[in-house]
Amino acid sequence: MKFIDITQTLRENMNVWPGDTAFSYEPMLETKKGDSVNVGRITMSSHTGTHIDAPFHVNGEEKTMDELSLDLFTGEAMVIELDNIKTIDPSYIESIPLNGVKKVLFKTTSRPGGHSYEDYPEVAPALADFLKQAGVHMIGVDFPSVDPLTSKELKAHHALNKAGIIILEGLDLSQADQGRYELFCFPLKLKHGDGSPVRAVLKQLR
Ligand SMILES: N[C@@H](CC(=O)c1ccccc1NC=O)C(=O)O
Ligand SMILES: [Zn+2]
Ligand SMILES: [Zn+2]
Repeated sequence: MKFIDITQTLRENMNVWPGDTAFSYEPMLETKKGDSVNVGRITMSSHTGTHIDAPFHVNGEEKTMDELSLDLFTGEAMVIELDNIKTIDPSYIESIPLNGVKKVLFKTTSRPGGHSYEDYPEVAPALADFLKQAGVHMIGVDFPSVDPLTSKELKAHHALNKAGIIILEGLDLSQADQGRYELFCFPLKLKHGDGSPVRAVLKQLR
């Protein structure tokens, strides 16, 4: 079975949203210090690295991480490659037959680790209705957020939520070519969670 790992490695000093909690994994117990086990402590934001946003992230009335259907997190997915794009809008994908695929992942760079927080593409809010019409229920991106860094309105987040499309951010699609795959990206079962890191992998369809 061939898997392609499309998850960023969680590590010290990794980039996080400006002002958000830094990632750390610290040893609390260590066999090299005479403890009987190695046990670590993880400190991180719910939006670090490769993660899913619960609708609750931008709307306090909507579903939290633990309330989302597991069906969202696995199934056929299409990777669509759009190089050097500034704004992902429907015009770029109108000509691509989605054939009922429910998850669409946008690859906008071949750089391992994806885009920086300073410079990444935008998602046009109009993409939400287009994807909904096509029967898509998840959008994945290889950049930190579907809205620009300084956006307060978060138009794309709200439009996607309204269209019933779940958001997967911070993918590393450097190892995945355009095409169809089976996706697995299960989040933690986090009570009241606004988001969660996931281990996202693609399985080659044969
Ligand atoms: N929209 C970003 C995260 C985000 O907006 C954020 C993350 C941590 C601290 C503050 C944030 N936004 C503040 O406006 C995301 O969905 O991952
Ligand atoms: Zn997020
Ligand atoms: Zn987001």
